[in-house]
Amino acid sequence: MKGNHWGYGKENGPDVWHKNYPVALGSRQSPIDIPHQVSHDPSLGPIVLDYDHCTSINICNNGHSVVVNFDDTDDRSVIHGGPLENPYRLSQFHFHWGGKGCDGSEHTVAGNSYASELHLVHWNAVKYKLFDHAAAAPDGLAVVGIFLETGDDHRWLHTITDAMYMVKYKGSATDFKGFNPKCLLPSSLHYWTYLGSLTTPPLHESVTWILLKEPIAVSEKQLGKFRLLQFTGEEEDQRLRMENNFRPPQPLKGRRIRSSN
Ligand SMILES: NS(=O)(=O)c1ccc(NCc2ccco2)c([N+](=O)[O-])c1
Ligand SMILES: [Zn+2]
Repeated sequence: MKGNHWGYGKENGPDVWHKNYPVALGSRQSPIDIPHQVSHDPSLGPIVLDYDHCTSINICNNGHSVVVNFDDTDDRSVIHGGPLENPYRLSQFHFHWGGKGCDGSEHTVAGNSYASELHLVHWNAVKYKLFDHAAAAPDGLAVVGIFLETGDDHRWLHTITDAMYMVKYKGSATDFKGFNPKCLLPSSLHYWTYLGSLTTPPLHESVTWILLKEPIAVSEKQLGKFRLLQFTGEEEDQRLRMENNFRPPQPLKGRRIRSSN
């Protein structure tokens, strides 16, 4: 693998990430498959998402996904409760998806994949001064994962898919203010939770995963707009369509997965 240019291709994909990121073979890697039987933990309270004052800043193409960034200089949008000891601050959200007609979620449920997976990334600003410090700490991040399945149009996803033509190429960004990701949540906040990692390099084992059981529906047409994005920059000769940007499930290695009610 040339330099650090990890990706999702044959030469630089998930199977060879361990060469530059040995933690890829670690004991708490993500994503994982969620089996049928998961222990229900009555002590697990509800997850609370306080996004009312959240401030999105921009939407960008970082060459791996499409990302909406938030102003996380104070506690204006946090999640707390559930398995979390502290409130965690919303930093960004992004997606993983498949190719035409094939699924692209990262986590799977009893071996089944969904069309796509949304990650709402939060960091423990109580214990850590900077996101990058939190991203390298075992209790540094909390990522809420939401499954997307194909069905009806999602009324609020349009604002995101409509902005995608502005961020087609790697390294592009555009203003994206006033978006509250609360509109992307399913009706139920029932979840599975386990200790894992970032699902892309540097694969830090710093994530408390909170996966919502109920998927949201998006249309094939909306998903198709994700695939108009490119992994490559405008100036590059290669035009690589951004799709199948997901890591497959990793070994559970004895970890416990808990289920809220
Ligand atoms: N698919 S994910 O939610 O696990 C994920 C993966 C990587 C990163 N970032 C890569 C990184 C972190 C520190 C230095 O570089 C993020 N994130 O930053 O939200 C999220
Ligand atoms: Zn992700």
